[in-house]
Amino acid sequence: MSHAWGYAPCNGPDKWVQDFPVADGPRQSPIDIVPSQAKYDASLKPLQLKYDPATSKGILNNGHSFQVDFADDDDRSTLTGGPISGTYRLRQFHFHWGGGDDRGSEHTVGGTKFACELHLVHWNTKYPSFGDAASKPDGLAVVGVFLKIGADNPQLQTVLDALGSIKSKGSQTTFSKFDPAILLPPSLDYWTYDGSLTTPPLLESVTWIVLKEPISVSSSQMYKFRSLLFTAEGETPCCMVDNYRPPQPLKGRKVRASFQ
Ligand SMILES: OSc1ccc(O)cc1O
Ligand SMILES: [Zn+2]
Repeated sequence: MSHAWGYAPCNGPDKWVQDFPVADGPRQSPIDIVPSQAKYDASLKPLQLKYDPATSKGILNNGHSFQVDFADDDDRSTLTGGPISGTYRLRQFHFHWGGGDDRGSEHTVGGTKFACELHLVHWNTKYPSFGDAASKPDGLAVVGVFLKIGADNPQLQTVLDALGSIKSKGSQTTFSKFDPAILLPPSLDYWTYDGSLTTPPLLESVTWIVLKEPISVSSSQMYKFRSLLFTAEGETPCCMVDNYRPPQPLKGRKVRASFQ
């Protein structure tokens, strides 16, 4: 693939292996989660997500998704408990979504796709930085939350209202005093497995923590996600849709459940 990776037929998930051979590795993400195959593990601890709204910094269209970045120079916003040991700091969150309500999530549950999936990205503070952690097998922990088509979700609105300012690739704006905990469902029951980033460089450094309970999103709210562009100002506009990687082979991995 001579040009940058993306989600089009010419540079999409099936082509990534050309520049990123780990795409065919043993612990790639996402996966299809089959609930009947996920074994309850009583040793799994409850998730502890403690976020300080003062750590939210800005919102950026990176040309593949949009992300909200957080100050991660101290332990004000952290993930502890769950399947991980130690303290992981919140770095950013971003989403993946479809061009229609019938698709868009990266993980699937018994083959079911959701319209959208939120990823809250955390890095292990046993390492000096996010960049260092991202190359270690226990370096990252990503909490995945499904967004299911239904009622309008007011908790999403501040994020969606900011998208008008970051329409094109490379645009960003300040995004302060935001508490990502408002995006979480009431239950923190989860599935967990060892996986990877779902975008290049596809590093196999992620402990995935996928919440069983989705949050809602309305069809009209989904249109706001789809109003973003993959392209920069001055380029032929291309709507940012279908920015999801499909499920990858499990290759013998076990998925554990924190609930019975
Ligand atoms: O999509 S999963 C994911 C996780 C961490 C990251 O830095 C980027 C990612 O795309
Ligand atoms: Zn993601």
